[in-house]
Amino acid sequence: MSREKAPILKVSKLVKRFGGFHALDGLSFHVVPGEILGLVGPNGSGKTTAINVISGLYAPDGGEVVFDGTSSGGVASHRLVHRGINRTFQVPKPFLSLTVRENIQVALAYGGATGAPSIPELLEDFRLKEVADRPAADLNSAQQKMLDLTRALATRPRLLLLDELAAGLNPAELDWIAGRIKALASTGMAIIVVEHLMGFIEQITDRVIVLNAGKEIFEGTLATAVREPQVIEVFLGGEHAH
Ligand SMILES: Nc1ncnc2c1ncn2[C@@H]1O[C@H](COP(=O)(O)OP(=O)(O)OP(=O)(O)O)[C@@H](O)[C@H]1O
Repeated sequence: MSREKAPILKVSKLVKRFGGFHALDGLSFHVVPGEILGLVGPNGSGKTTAINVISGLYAPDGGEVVFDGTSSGGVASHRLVHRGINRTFQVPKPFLSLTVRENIQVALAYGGATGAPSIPELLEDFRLKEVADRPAADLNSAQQKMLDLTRALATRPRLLLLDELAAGLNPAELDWIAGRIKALASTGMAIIVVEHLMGFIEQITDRVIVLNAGKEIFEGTLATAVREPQVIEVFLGGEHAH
């Protein structure tokens, strides 16, 4: 059903170079409101770079990013946050000396979004109530990831980019966070998930894009992807055969 909606994000022929190396080499895809799209691919295939360009951390060297009908490639992260794009980081960087509550307060103030979730709601929904008044430095890595997510959600994004949020979570935590992510998508939020855990990707995504060397090599469901010879070759040939 979500596939019938107009895309909120369209990425066309995106190029990102580091020196002479093409981390993204003509990547195109779209995501619609309420959809959870997985970006998968072997190490170094360009997943995080895609997130970094879409979230404004890097300017693209070619191609186009269109968010909500407006070109957004090369627009700075803080401006994109106010337009409705936010993200989490593989390695979260909260204000370590501030409490969890204060970290969320900063994000709420920064976002200034009407209709943003409240601090008690965020603390409750992401299991941070018990540690609300502890400095972020005291949190374990799963809690730091949850704080990073609440920080992004406090700005009320319409497009949320999750970069390896699930890494390091135990199976029970994975099930729980999968439910939370699906609940966010059911509110109409578009979500792009970069993740190596295929079971988790299968559980939450509507569709995946498989990347290799900065290009899309497959688009469709994960169940179909794992039967594609080219996808199998990239994962098994590239990562495990040597
Ligand atoms: N800031 C940078 N400077 C130079 N090279 C970079 C930079 N960021 C990424 N790269 C290179 O671009 C390629 C793509 O990296 P990227 O982090 O996007 O891959 P990835 O698919 O997210 O990998 P992983 O699954 O290991 O996180 C890699 O070869 C990486 O070394």
